[in-house]
Amino acid sequence: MHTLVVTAAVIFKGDQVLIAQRKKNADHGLKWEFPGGKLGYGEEPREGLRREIREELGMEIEVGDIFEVVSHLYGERHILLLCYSCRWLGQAPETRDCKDFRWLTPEEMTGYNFTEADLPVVQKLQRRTNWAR
Ligand SMILES: Nc1nc2c([nH]c(=O)n2[C@H]2C[C@H](O)[C@@H](COP(=O)(O)OP(=O)(O)OP(=O)(O)O)O2)c(=O)[nH]1
Repeated sequence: MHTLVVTAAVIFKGDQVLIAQRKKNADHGLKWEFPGGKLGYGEEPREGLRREIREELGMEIEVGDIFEVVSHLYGERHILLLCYSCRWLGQAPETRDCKDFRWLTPEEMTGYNFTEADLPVVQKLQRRTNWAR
């Protein structure tokens, strides 16, 4: 038994955030997520996240502070999801290692089928939007 550490990017562009759809044959195929991936052994988390975003979407981002940390069990598989607030640097994403992507407001995320571990992150984004009104 061990814990898998996964980094994910909450990339803000105005009032929208980027979400990505997992490939059909991946774990949790076709679900939506915050783009990112598994942290390599000994890897610095922000550097790992920049690497994953390059691999998955072919773009550079600036990784800021932690937005949320989620501990989730998928059956016996434990993941620790480190979600960072990230700055979009103006490059268009490409579907390099994902099926699709969308820029959505937090409210629009309600209609998307996210991986379970991401639900607290979506809820936090939605609460934040409500406070801003
Ligand atoms: N990237 C990412 N993975 C997530 C999120 N939520 C969530 O449960 N996961 C899970 C799905 C996967 O089981 C695991 C991350 O694996 P991955 O397949 O994205 O990572 P990777 O690109 O390094 O994978 P690999 O194909 O190189 O093995 O964490 C999320 O918001 N983003």
